[in-house]
Amino acid sequence: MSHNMENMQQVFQEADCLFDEAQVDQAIERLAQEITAQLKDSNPLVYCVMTGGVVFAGKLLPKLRFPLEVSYIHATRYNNQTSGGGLKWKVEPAETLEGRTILILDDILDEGTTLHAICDYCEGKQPEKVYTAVLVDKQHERKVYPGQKCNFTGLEVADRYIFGYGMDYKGYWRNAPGIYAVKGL
Ligand SMILES: O=P(O)(O)OC[C@H]1O[C@H](OP(=O)(O)OP(=O)(O)O)[C@H](O)[C@@H]1O
Ligand code: HPA
Repeated sequence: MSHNMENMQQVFQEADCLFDEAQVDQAIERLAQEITAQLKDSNPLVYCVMTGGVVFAGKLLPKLRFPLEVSYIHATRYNNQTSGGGLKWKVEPAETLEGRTILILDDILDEGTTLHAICDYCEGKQPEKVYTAVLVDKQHERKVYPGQKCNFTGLEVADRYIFGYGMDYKGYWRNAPGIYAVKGL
């Protein structure tokens, strides 16, 4: 096994499990109910923010039992590092947003720059309304603006570097079956 693979095995073994698979799935079930109650008659256009949003979107979408359209956008600011830089668009929305109800799905609201910039972009295209849903909201005082929240939030996590359920540590462990905090971070 390469040194990097051994290191990644060790990261997983030493990590603290903050929420196990059953707890995360229960949070996603609750989110599905909240989103359904709010959006079921709005014909929403649902965007998965790649790459981190992919597991959350994959688990959530089959629980939304009403007509909707799905697409993806790709905006990144961490680039597999543990601290964020400026937001870079890799794939902008391909659809017409005007008059539509938009729901953005992402894995984590951390400093909030990513979702703030995505919402700003969408708002500029005259949608009916833009909603955001995240699996986790990291608790700290460094949000883009005080009190920044998503419309739908699955779980609140401590101010540590986390991975699993789509979130990566240096590009790895998006596949981890729970939400884990890296030892010492
Ligand atoms: O609230 P923020 O501080 O802006 O951080 C949250 C964003 O950071 C991660 O994306 P990243 O840029 O790492 O790309 P990824 O989805 O490919 O991991 C994550 O998926 C969110 O989109
Ligand atoms: O804690 C985090 N983990 C993984 N990806 C992230 N993107 C922003 N914060 C995080």
